[in-house]
Parts: sequence; C-alpha cells; structure tokens
Amino acid sequence: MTRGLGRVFSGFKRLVTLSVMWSMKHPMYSVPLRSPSVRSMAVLPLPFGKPKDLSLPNATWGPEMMQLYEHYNSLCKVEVEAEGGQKKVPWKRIPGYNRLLKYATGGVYLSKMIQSKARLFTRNIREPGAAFEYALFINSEEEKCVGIWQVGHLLEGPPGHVHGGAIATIIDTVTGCLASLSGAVMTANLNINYRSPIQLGNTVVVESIVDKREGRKKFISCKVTSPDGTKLHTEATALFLSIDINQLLLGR
Ligand SMILES: CCCCCCCCCC(=O)SCCNC(=O)CCNC(=O)[C@H](O)C(C)(C)COP(=O)(O)OP(=O)(O)OC[C@H]1O[C@@H](n2cnc3c(N)ncnc32)[C@H](O)[C@@H]1OP(=O)(O)O
Repeated sequence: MTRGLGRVFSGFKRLVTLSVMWSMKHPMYSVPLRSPSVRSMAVLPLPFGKPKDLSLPNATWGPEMMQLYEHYNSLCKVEVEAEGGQKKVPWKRIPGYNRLLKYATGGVYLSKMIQSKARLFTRNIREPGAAFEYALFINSEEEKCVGIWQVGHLLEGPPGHVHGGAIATIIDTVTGCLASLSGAVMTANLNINYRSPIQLGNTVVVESIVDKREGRKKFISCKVTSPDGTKLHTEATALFLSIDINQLLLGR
C-alpha cells in the first residue's frame, strides 16, 4: 500500500516536472511555480496522452481561414539573421488547448470540481466550427500577435452577425496573448470601436502591436479586418497590467 502510494506520488512529481518543462516553453498556457502555496499549476493532462491542439485546421475551416493559416504557418519556418550571425525564427504559432488549469494545489484550487471542469472560454464548445475557430501567431521580435478567426453560428448577436461581446473576447485574447509574452497579465482596460459588422461564418484577421510600456503597464492596439485587409471591422486599444499570478490564484 505504502509502496503503491509512493509510486503514485513519484509519478505525480514526474508529471509536474514534465509540465513545468513544457510550461517554460509555452508561458502563455501556464502559470509559473513561485510559491509553496501554489505548488503546481500546469496545463496539460500529460499522463493521459497528448492534449489536442485546437489551433490546427479542422474540416470546418473554410478556404479563407485555410489560406491565412498556411500563410502565417509558412512564416513560422522563415529564419532571419539575428545578433552574432545566428539564425532566428521570429514567428511562432501558439498551440491552443481547451483549458489552462489542470493541476493546482493549494488555495481555492484545491477543489477538484474546479480543476476538472475549468475550460478556456474560447475553447469551451466542443462542436468544431460552432463558435470560435482560431489560431494565434506571435512575432516576438516585432512584438506583434496575429490571430486568424472564423466565427461560428453560436456567436450571433445582431441577426446573422457576430455579437459585440464575442468580438471583445477575440480582441482580448489576441491582445492578451501578446501582452503575456513576458509574464502574467490582466486586462485593465479594453476600448473598442465597432466600425462594421462581422457576418457569422466569416473569417477575420486580428492584428495587435505593443504601442508603449510604462512599468507594469502595456498599451496595445488592435484591429480586426477582412482577410484581404480591405474592410475594417473593429479597432481597439487595451491596457494590460502585469500581475503576480500567485495573488490571483489565491484569490487575494
Ligand atoms: C489563448 C489564450 C489567451 C488567454 C489570454 C486571454 C487574456 C484574457 C485576459 C483577461 O480577460 S483578464 C480578465 C479581465 N480583467 C480583469 O478581471 C481585471 C480586473 N482588475 C484587476 O484585477 C485589477 O484592477 C488590475 C490587476 C487590472 C490592476 O490592479 P493592481 O492593484 O495590480 O493595479 P493598481 O490599481 O494599483 O494600478 C496600477 C496602475 O495601473 C493604472 N490602472 C489600473 N487600472 C486601470 C484602468 N482600468 N485604466 C487605466 N489605468 C489603470 C493605475 O492608475 C495605476 O497607475 P499608476 O501606477 O500610474 O498610478
């Protein structure tokens, strides 16, 4: 019995180590281990196999979405000259999973119910194509994030068009992805101008850049356009503040 428990414990330790190694590579999707009270916080159900990367094309992706995906994915293979004659690949596709929270001990996250049921808002509908289909691409050299989004029928607001709150979610996700490149952040302010409606089923491109930094603050701007860039749907500015993730997890 004791040996059995020991095996379970060492398996768990190994899992946490693997999760941490993974999360160091993918800061967006995980939370660093900083305090003993939040001992482990990682994203992946590693012992149960590889989680499904939901940022990859599926059968519901239309031609425009596919074309954009192929374009940005091809950029992720382009090397550029970096300092000291080294090569770098500035563009990266960010993999997408359906939850950020998987293993956490301590604080409010002791609840197994919360751990097992937490889902990332933009990935919480299982039916492919029904809501948010998207992939995010980051260029860390230029401090830029581009999201390609296909918006499904469950996101209806005005008849046949996308709900403004869903558009805000899209913008928050793309700008949040960019803001969190160097650590945990929270959206403090999101200022949106809706310029033209987005039809359900359409694909849009969401481009965001860092305009300014001031201490803990990152000011980011963003625009949502048609795939060819000719139609402006939405413009936004966002303010993100870097935070101590432990404070958030412990509900302080
Ligand atoms: C693919 C996966 C993508 C996942 C990414 C998705 C990203 C999603 C991100 C989110 O949606 S986060 C959820 C929505 N946001 C929140 O719930 C945030 C709620 N608000 C807070 O938790 C706090 O207000 C906040 C952490 C934002 C700031 O609290 P702090 O106590 O850390 O900061 P403080 O209030 O002391 O303010 C620090 C500075 O920021 C300024 N500030 C704070 N809030 C501001 C505001 N709203 N507008 C303008 N300035 C603001 C404030 O004036 C001050 O300026 P100065 O240093 O110059 O004096």
